[in-house]
Amino acid sequence: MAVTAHPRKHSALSCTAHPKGLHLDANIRGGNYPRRSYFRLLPLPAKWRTPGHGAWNSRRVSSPFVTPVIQARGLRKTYGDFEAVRGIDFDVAPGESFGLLGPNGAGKSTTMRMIGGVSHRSGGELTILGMDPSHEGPRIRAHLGVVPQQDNLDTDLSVIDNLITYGRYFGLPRWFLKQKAELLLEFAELTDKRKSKVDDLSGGMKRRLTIARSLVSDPRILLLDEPTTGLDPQARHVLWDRLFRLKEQGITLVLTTHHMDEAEQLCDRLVVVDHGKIVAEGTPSTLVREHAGREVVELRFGSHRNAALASSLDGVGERIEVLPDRLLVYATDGEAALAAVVARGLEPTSSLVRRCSLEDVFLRLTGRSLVD
Ligand SMILES: Nc1ncnc2c1ncn2[C@@H]1O[C@H](COP(=O)(O)OP(=O)(O)OP(=O)(O)O)[C@@H](O)[C@H]1O
Repeated sequence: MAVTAHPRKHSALSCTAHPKGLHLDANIRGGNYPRRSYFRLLPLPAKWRTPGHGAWNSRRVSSPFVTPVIQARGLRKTYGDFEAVRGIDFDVAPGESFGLLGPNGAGKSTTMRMIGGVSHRSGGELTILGMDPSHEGPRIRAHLGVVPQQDNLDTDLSVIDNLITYGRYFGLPRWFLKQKAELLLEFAELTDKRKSKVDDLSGGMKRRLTIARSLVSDPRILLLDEPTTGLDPQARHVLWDRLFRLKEQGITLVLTTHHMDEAEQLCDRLVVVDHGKIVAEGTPSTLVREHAGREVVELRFGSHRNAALASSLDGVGERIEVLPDRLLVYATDGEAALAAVVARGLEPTSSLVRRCSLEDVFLRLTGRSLVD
C-alpha cells in the first residue's frame, strides 16, 4: 500500500505500510527552504497492522501489503571475465534489518556498492525505493545513509565539523546542521569529543561518528558494510545498541558481516552468500533449524584418530562431520548422543554438548577451508 501526493512541484508526501503502523514520509522543497525530509512512524493498533508483525521473515516481504524498499532480481556484477555477483534475488522490507553473510570475496561489498549506486550492475534488475539506481542515483542517495567498510572521515576536521560539512553536501543549511549535529553527537555518545580531531578517537568512536554522519540526511535506508570489524567487544555492543535504536525508529538496515553473533543480534533476516550466489535465506533461527539442527556434540579423540573413529559412530545422531581436531555429531538430543558414544566403548579425551549456532550453518554452507 502506498499513497503519494504532490502538493507542490518538488514536494512529496508518501505513506507506506510498516509492520508497526504507518510510515509517513514528507519530502519538502519550496520557497526559500532547501529540500528537507521528514520521516515519522505512526503507530497503529495491533489489529490494523501489517500481517506478520513480530516475526520478520521472508513471508512478510511477499505480503501484498508491504512494498519492498529494495528489490533485486537476477542481479549480476562482472569484472572483465570474473563474475563477482552471479544472479541473486532478494527483497528487503521497510524497517527490516537485513544481513548479507558470507566469507571473504563472496560478493557482499559488491552487492552493497550496487545498492548504494556507486557501482553499476552488469545485469538483472535492482530497485531502491521503487527507483532504478542506473537512472535515479541522486534521488536514491538522498534517502540512503552509507557506512563504508573503511572509515573515510575527514581527518583535517573536528568531530562536529565532520557532521556539518557532510550535511552541506545534501544542501542542508548550517543553522539546521548545527542543531542536528548536536543531536547526532548525543546519539553517538560523542558530545564530549565534539571538538576533538578524528585521529584522537578510538576505533569504536570513529565507527560511531561514521554512523552519526550517515544519519545527517535522515536516511530511510542505512547501508553498513562490516560495521564492527576490528572493534573490541565493548565497542561492538555499544554500536549494536545504537543500530538497534535506529531500527526501532523504523530505519531499514542492510548490513554485511562476518560475525555470526552480530548477524544473530541485529538481523531479522539473512542471506548467506558464497561465490556470488545466495546459498540460503531465512531468519537466524530458521537457518539454524534447517541447516544445522538442534544440538551438536563436539568430541575430541586426538587429531590422528578422529577420521578413523567416525565410522564407529554410524547411527549416532543425524549427521557426523570430521574436522582435523574434532568430530561433530549433530543430534536432536546431544546428551543422549553422547551417552550412545560412551556406550560403544569410545572414550573421547574431551566432549562438549551445545546448541547448534549460526556459525555451524555458515561453515556447513560455505565450507571450512580458508578464503583469502
Ligand atoms: N573492482 C574490482 N575489480 C576486480 N575484481 C573485484 C573488484 N571488486 C571486487 N572484486 C572481486 O569480486 C569478488 C567479490 O568481492 P567483494 O569485495 O564483493 O567480496 P566481499 O564478500 O565483500 O568480501 P570481504 O568480506 O572480504 O569484504 C572478489 O573476488 C573480489 O576480488
